[in-house]
Amino acid sequence: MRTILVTGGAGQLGTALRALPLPQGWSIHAADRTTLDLRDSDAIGRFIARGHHAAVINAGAYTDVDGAETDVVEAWRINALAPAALAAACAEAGIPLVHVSTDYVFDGDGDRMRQPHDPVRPLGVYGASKAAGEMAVTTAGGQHAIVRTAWLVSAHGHNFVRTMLRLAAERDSIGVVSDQRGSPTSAADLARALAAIAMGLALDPEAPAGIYHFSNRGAVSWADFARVILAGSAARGGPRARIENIASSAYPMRARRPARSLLCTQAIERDYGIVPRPWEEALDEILDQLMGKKL
Ligand SMILES: NC(=O)C1=CN([C@@H]2O[C@H](COP(=O)(O)OP(=O)(O)OC[C@H]3O[C@@H](n4cnc5c(N)ncnc54)[C@H](OP(=O)(O)O)[C@@H]3O)[C@@H](O)[C@H]2O)C=CC1
Ligand SMILES: Cc1cn([C@H]2C[C@H](O)[C@@H](COP(=O)(O)OP(=O)(O)O[C@H]3O[C@@H](C)C(=O)[C@@H](O)[C@H]3O)O2)c(=O)[nH]c1=O
Repeated sequence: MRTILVTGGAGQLGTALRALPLPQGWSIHAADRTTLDLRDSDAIGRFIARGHHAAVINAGAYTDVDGAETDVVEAWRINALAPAALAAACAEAGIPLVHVSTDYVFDGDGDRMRQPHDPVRPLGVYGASKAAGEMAVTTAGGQHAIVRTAWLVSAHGHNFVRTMLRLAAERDSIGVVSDQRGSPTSAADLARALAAIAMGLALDPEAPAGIYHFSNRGAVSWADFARVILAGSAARGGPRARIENIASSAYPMRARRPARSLLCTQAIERDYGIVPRPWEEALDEILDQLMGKKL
């Protein structure tokens, strides 16, 4: 049996990875913070040295974008130092590391889709710590893929779909920012892509590697995304609420966010044949899981 170690196994993406059907002969070994604390570099080294895993997917991260602005050391330990330790340990063990990163490494200025090798320019501590993690993985010298994604959503964990459904059950109207656009992305779709890359790298040392982008297809503002979520909710007999457009400046946020988070996915399509589906389709599936099929 070939095993893929998944760090951050209790998180949103970790949950999606644990739920994946894998080809025969493959399994996931999910480690949460009680099994593997990503703040402990020595423990990471030991865990990987004795684990005999075929590959590692790093789904662990500090993801509180506003919290990172004041919790800088913690964000840096988990998002930058832990990937460095993971990459060093994987290089030493001779196994590939698939590391997950974010659209927030970019500033989101202009309408241009970001290519994997575009220069990064994070606007906040979360994005900066994730950019440092990418750099550490790149320079460790082992076989690796860095997969940047955006706006992750699913039926589990902390995400915008679940937040909007909760707020709609409590209020008649919700103010949502309309001046940030991006591509909502299913954690399940991302999980499938990450597993395919991890297995590809584990089976073939010459398999394509480097930086990739994966998000579902299409772009939308948070406000319009909220409208589609709540239309889907209403159609399934769930909570409904009015969405009011607001400017980012009117919503209390410590960290600045990119105005346009558009990731070009051509490289992952070309190298791995992974073609993202439209975000609307992925959202329908999530709403079905959360509240059943449309009435
Ligand atoms: N969520 C999003 O919208 C996006 C996420 N990403 C990236 O995708 C990846 C997965 O994100 P997602 O699953 O949504 O995030 P979550 O916050 O749901 O999951 C992150 C996991 O990391 C774990 N973790 C945090 N600190 C430690 C630690 N010291 N030791 C061990 N585990 C720890 C958390 O554990 P615990 O729950 O115990 O704190 C949690 O289970 C991350 O790399 C993130 O940067 C990229 C773009 C968008
Ligand atoms: C709950 C709420 C949020 N918002 C805004 C705040 C923010 O700009 C946007 C989305 O809210 P979130 O809290 O989900 O945003 P945020 O934490 O910035 O989401 C990000 O998470 C990290 C981990 C990433 O890597 C990113 O790709 C992105 O998904 O909606 C409203 O305008 N009204 C609301 O009622």
